[in-house]
Amino acid sequence: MNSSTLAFIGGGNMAGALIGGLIQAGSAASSILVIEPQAAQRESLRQRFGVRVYEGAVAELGEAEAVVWAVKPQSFAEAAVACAPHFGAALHISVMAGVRCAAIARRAGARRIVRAMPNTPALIGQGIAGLYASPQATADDRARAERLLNPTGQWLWVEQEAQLDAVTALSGSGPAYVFYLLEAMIDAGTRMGLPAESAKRLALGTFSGAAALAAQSPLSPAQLREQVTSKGGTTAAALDVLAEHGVAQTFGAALQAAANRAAELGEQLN
Ligand SMILES: NC(=O)C1=CN([C@@H]2O[C@H](COP(=O)(O)OP(=O)(O)OC[C@H]3O[C@@H](n4cnc5c(N)ncnc54)[C@H](O)[C@@H]3O)[C@@H](O)[C@H]2O)C=CC1
Ligand SMILES: O=C(O)[C@@H]1CCC=N1
Repeated sequence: MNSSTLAFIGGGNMAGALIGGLIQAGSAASSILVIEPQAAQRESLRQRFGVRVYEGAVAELGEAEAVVWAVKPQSFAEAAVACAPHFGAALHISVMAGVRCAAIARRAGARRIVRAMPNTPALIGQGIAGLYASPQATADDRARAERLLNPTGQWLWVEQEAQLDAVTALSGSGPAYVFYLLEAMIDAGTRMGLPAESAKRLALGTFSGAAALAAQSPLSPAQLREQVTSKGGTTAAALDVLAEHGVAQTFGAALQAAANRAAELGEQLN
């Protein structure tokens, strides 16, 4: 038995990002196995990383020292029924939105559980993830989860499981809000007469530059915004329109809707 085997249940986007990171960081492809029903996904993982791929639950799952749940929350119940009989005393790490430790314990027979909420910049090693450990998880389990997430970017721990719903709403879904704003700014720039490629470069450069400035500056985002905003100038004209339309409140409501949905997904599976 290979005691360091890592088993992924689900071999989609998130699993691909995590596996790619592990391989780059020096994990042996032969120590990683993936259960993935879609043939094209299996073939892609096998070709890209050389990992062991299986269409459905197999006895080899019993080798796994850690199991990573990377199916959609809606597929978890079915996958757990198939895989649970094969698991040994593994650490279970889940990236599924909403699915609670209690449900993972009950349906997968897991005891030591770490939940992680990554985001898609993990695909290029620039993600940020929130992590939560169940009380039964050991310091070694936490370290193992950190090693899994390390190659995908940054991570931080939260103390309460419910806080993961806020992490999901903020940074898990967050890249979609950034892309939404990028789309809107590129469209507006193009409509005002810029070539689409130039509008895209300007918008992307603005996002990455502003994010880097906010990360490095001792000033708060509000102070940095004020630095851009000359009295009676162009920025003030734009921010007035955003305030008039309640954009900050709309963002608040949008994130709350995402957190509510995470809670709902969790309740459906308890
Ligand atoms: N996409 C994102 O931005 C993020 C996703 N997540 C979470 O990660 C999880 C996976 O998301 P993605 O990778 O984006 O989805 P995905 O759809 O790319 O991957 C899920 C994979 O699970 C496979 N699958 C379905 N039923 C299965 C079963 N019974 N056994 C084994 N595999 C099965 C599917 O064929 C698919 O390849 C979700 O629970 C999601 O909440 C977390 C953070 C960010
Ligand atoms: O939209 C979703 O449900 C997943 C979780 C966070 C990002 N994507």
